[in-house]
Amino acid sequence: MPKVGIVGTTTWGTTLGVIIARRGIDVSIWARTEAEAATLEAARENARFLPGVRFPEALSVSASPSEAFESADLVLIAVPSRTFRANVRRVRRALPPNAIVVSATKGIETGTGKRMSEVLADELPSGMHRGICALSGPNLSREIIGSKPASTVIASADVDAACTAQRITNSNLFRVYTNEDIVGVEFGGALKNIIALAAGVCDGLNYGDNAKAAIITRGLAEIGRLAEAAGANPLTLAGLAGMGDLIATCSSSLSRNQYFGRRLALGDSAETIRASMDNVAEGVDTVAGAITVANRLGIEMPIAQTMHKIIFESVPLERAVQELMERAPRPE
Ligand SMILES: NC(=O)c1ccc[n+]([C@@H]2O[C@H](COP(=O)([O-])OP(=O)(O)OC[C@H]3O[C@@H](n4cnc5c(N)ncnc54)[C@H](O)[C@@H]3O)[C@@H](O)[C@H]2O)c1
Ligand SMILES: O=P(O)(O)OC[C@H](O)CO
Repeated sequence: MPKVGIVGTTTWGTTLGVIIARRGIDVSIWARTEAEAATLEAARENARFLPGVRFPEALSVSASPSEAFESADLVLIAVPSRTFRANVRRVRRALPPNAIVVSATKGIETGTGKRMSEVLADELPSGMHRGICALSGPNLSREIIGSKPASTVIASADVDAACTAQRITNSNLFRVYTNEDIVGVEFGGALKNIIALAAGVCDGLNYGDNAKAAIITRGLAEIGRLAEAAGANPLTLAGLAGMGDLIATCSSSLSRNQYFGRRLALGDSAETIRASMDNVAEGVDTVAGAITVANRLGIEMPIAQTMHKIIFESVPLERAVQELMERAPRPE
């Protein structure tokens, strides 16, 4: 039987841990403090993020990285992108050298513009793991933890690592596909969050379904443009980690990114919304990194640039939308 370690007592980290442990596979989640590990173990649930969801017997929580990752075959990292690198640094010495390390985080690092697998490659030299993968797809955790069927993608240039990770995580409720195009899969998952912010703004302003469809479709165009320029296969963006996740996130009321966008449209400032949310809205942290990459590659990302103006440049929302619509007409 394989053993799985998880970094992140987050909604997604806990969800992945619970669904894998429900199949009788040993899962150990690493918590950042002894107090948190003790609380989670005593309650046998993550009352902060998934109240009422009982931990299966095969799931344990430990604040000791060496205990949590001892003999792990697979380590899933599901933390906000802004703390991804710091988390890897805290646990890396405890990772078994034959473990496959999978980023389940969707984001681009601010400052460097790096995808999470690039951060992993920076922090984990090749002798420290058996392969690096990324997991991404239309995966709203509330549905998955409620045993509703879902699909995802595990991507890696290392096909053997992706197939092993697929075998461990796949089930009749969580169908896992593999893909060799980790660049496309990671950009799809990270950039859709920015488009979901814009979809939320669109809903909050009551712009209607035509505008929303335009946001999703032109959003996919700019995601594809950037990903392709960075070396992705454009077909990846038509798959689960591209179009699939874009549809789920832009249309579901469960999406935190879309919620953040709706609040912006209602007049709340980004700081106020962030302070009021216990959950992460990754699009907010990803927009600067996306623009860094877009500038480096000479790619236009009008929707991402509009969201950057609204969130970070204090441009009034209506003016930013107006500027988006008044750009020079062009062929599709
Ligand atoms: N929640 C989902 O439905 C879902 C689905 C797929 C992917 N993701 C991705 O997973 C990543 C994490 O999102 P989430 O929704 O699980 O987070 P979340 O909103 O549930 O939790 C974020 C909070 O978790 C806490 N936390 C616990 N352990 C942590 C650790 N080791 N490092 C840092 N913070 C820790 C922090 O307080 C942090 O603010 C994001 O990149 C997100 O895009 C989430
Ligand atoms: O709630 P969101 O907006 O972070 O989206 C969650 C998942 O990424 C959807 O696939």
